[in-house]
Amino acid sequence: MSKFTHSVKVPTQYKATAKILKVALEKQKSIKSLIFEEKHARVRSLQAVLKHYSDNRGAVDNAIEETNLLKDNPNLDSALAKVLVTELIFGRGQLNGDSKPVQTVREYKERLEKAISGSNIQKKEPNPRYVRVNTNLLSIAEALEYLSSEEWRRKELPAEATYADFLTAIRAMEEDEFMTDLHVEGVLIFHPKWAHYWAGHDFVHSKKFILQNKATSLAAELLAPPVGSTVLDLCAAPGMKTLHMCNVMQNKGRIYAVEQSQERYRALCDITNEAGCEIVTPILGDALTMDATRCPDVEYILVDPSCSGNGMQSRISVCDEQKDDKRLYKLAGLQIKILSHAMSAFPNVKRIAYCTCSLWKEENEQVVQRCLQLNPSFKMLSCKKALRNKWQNVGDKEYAKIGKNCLYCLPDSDLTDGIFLALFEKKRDGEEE
Ligand SMILES: C[S@@+](CC[C@H](N)C(=O)[O-])C[C@H]1O[C@@H](n2cnc3c(N)ncnc32)[C@H](O)[C@@H]1O
Repeated sequence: MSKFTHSVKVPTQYKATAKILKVALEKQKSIKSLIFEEKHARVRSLQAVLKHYSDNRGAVDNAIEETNLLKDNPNLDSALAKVLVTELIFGRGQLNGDSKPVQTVREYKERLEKAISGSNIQKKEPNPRYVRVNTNLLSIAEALEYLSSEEWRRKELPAEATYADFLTAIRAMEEDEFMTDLHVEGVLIFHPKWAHYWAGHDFVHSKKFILQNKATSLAAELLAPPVGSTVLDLCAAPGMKTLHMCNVMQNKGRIYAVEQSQERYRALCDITNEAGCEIVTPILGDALTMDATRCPDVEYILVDPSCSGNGMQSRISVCDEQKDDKRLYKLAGLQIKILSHAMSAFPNVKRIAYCTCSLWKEENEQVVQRCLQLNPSFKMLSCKKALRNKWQNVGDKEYAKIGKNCLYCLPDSDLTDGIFLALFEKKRDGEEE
């Protein structure tokens, strides 16, 4: 009998994840597109490890360096080490199998933990899981009743609670508790631990519950189209905000939902249909070609155009994002065109909401400034006031008369995705400011 023993193989899951991480780090490629190309069946867990790494990159790299893990084990692949350390410390807390790399990293567990707790690089705490009730299919009372029957405990705040009290309460939420949002009706807040639980829940599959971040729910909340009104959503797919506006309008009135990408238009039709929207007219076309003949009697408009998206917390990034001035200039040009079109092509319009999931001023305050110059018949409304002053982050005050009226959601302070919002109202005849 041969004395040669085959070494235990590294689980394909870890190998596939390390392969993606290696290419992303070496070629500075987007993890999302690399995952998309990956044939491996367990994409979700692969994504989870990469997201943990992206959130805790500094701490993982520092711990590997400080414990000499790679120096003492020169055969250990660097990307695989990052994946295994991430999974062991920030992910499931354990590793599968007994391959040599797994055994090695396991042996370093205590030293890695010590290095991480001793360093001043903070572990990034994930934001809560937001779940919005789709009132087309389920009332808020029914949703609360369901949660209580499943033994979720509702954490309530006194009516006089401030926004700071509210954020403190979210941070201190127990795992079996949930809260209702301070600003947006129907938004439920759960401990981040339950992110995957809700992603796989029946109510989410049947569209009774919608996985929508609180930040993006503020657009429909602030535009506040009344029941029975006529609304135009100029950049609509996949339709999260279209659906939310439909809920705000109690499924009464009309929403023209415009999308120019064929594939995304199909998603918009499917989602609004499955979610029970009876008032949505999806339109495949370019926002810039829409007018009052195609979409008559429009009173409220949402402009949520393509943007750099650097506020989205679901993004997985393993390199520091560089500001790409050329790309921002191009995006801002299109954003100005669409917002300005909304302001000029619909004679009955009363109010417009503009939002991006970008934190760059080029796509935000500067777009607003240019559109107000081009369309002096509009004035801004204060988003903070619309939220009963229970808000902190507004725009840059350097933009006189603009910054203070805009709203930012910032991931670290508002515990949401990063977004920007501005609200406009058509001035009455002869009105100055
Ligand atoms: C940020 S996404 C909108 C997200 C959507 N409002 C939601 O909440 O689900 C921007 C969308 O605008 C579409 N878009 C970009 N330019 C457009 C144009 N000129 N006309 C119509 N749709 C456009 C993009 O294809 C993309 O689907």
